[in-house]
Amino acid sequence: MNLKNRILSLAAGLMIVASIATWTAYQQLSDNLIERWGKQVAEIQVHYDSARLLQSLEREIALARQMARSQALLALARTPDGPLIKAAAIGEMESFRNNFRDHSYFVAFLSNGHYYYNNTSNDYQGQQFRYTLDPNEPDDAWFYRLIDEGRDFHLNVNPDTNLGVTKLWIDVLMRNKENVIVGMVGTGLNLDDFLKDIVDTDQQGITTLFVDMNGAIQLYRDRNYIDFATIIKPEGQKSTIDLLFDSADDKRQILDMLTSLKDTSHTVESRFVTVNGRKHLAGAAFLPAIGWYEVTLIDLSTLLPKTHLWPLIAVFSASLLITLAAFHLVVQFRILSPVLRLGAAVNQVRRGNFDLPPLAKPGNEIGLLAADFEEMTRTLKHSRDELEHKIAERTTDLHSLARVDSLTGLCNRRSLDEILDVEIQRASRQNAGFGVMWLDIDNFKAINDSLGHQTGDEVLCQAALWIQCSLRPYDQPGRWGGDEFMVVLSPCDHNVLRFLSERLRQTVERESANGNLPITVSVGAYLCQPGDSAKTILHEADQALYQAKACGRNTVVIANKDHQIPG
Ligand SMILES: Nc1nc2c(ncn2[C@@H]2O[C@H](COP(=O)(O)OP(=O)(O)OP(=O)(O)O)[C@@H](O)[C@H]2O)c(=O)[nH]1
Repeated sequence: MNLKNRILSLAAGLMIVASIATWTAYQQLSDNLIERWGKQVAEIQVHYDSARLLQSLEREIALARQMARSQALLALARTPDGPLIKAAAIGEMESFRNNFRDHSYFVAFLSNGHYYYNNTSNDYQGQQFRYTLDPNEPDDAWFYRLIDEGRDFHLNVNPDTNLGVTKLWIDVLMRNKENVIVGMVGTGLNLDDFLKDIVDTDQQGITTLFVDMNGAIQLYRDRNYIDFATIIKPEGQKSTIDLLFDSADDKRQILDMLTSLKDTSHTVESRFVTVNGRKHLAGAAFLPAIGWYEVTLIDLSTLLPKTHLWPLIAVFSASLLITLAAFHLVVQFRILSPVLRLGAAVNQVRRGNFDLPPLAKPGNEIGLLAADFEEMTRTLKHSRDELEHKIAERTTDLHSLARVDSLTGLCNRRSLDEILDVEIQRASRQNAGFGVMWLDIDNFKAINDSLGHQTGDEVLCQAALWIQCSLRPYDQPGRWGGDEFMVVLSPCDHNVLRFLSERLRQTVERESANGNLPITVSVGAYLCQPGDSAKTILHEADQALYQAKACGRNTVVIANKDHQIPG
């Protein structure tokens, strides 16, 4: 994996880790906030629902209590058979009926079981005495149970099979002056209207219910769960609030919470529970005025659905991608691209090419490195150029030294070989001949022997100077070895060859005669033809020189392949 991919993978990994950590923290924070918010909502909702119920019932309860204290009714309890008393009592009942919200009432007397009732539409005018309660009749058991319990006030959701209605009954005991229970009065509220008003509201995600002291459900939007006629049901057959919850833990928690509310001064308590597989917050309050609990179930996922978080997740994801893209651009332009170009420049320098393209220099350590590298390359290039220049100079010097005779300063034998090759090729190319002179100092050995080697060297140097003086500027003389010299004449023809050979011989003879050591030279010359090889040329010139020596020295012989012409 290259550096770019590694950096990006590392960055992406770090961002993902950071994102997961942030997301986890966010989830916990939001759960915490939702929980606190939910508890406050539950508290407010509990207060609100309780207030609504009590507001609906308070006036009816007060009226029922007032009715229970009615002297006319107490008189009828004392004297059930007095027609006037009865008429006065029924008049009183009807008066209360007009004041009750439901325009209905009931009055039941303990002594004779007489049950009076009239409804909203006044169906029982003149027939308010409806029937006689029977202690052995299950449908009438509620009356005798309430009397037994001695609870002055009781709310009861109960169908009345005799009357054919299901109502929320407000039951208040009648007591005489001696505080002895003589009967019961009350009114009913139409259960459907009541459920619709109080618990079956359209608030999405909020469920309101009321349960009695034992947890039996009294008001709930689903009538199937309502525990009708709770008062007469044995424990275990009641439809209690714990039926709404899935887990045993939740059932126990809720019942504990209700108990705690009644026993302590807490006005509202809340717990998290699961209803139909969904997490709910259950808030509850005890209503001492009616002896019921108000319970509110808040479905948090409906009130605050997770889909509300999608924009947040989208913003979070977009931020993550934008950050990654920005990071990629920064890494690309500020680090990777300059590093790659620097790497290419290093390779180029390694291959010996110092002419670098301009390097990217971001304002960071890589930029400084690139600038230093450029500076280093410039210094290297300068050093290399200087070195190459010196090497070229030395090579030229060596080349010259290798081709110069150190004693006389003329070309040496190696150089003469090269000159001869160049001229042979040129002659073939241009189909033109050139001249070669081979000359040898006569009796040189005797000079060495008689005057010493040093003098011999001086004679050689002097002879070299005289040879150069007698030639044209572009002729090329050289020392072949010992006391032998060669001259390459180009351009040249027969006359030029003869003329220059003779002039050279005469110059040496004349000039040396002016000194104190006269010398002469023998010259063998050859006019080279196109196509002649070096071997042929040297052979011909050597033969001519040999003849010049043979002819008595201080002589010029021009060789001819066919005939030699002595000078
Ligand atoms: N001083 C000196 N002598 C050299 C040098 N090279 C060769 N010699 C001598 O030159 C002499 C050449 O003699 P030869 O060419 O053989 O004979 P010569 O005496 O010139 O006689 P001919 O050529 O027949 O006229 C030898 O004695 C060599 O030792 C040199 O560099 N310096």
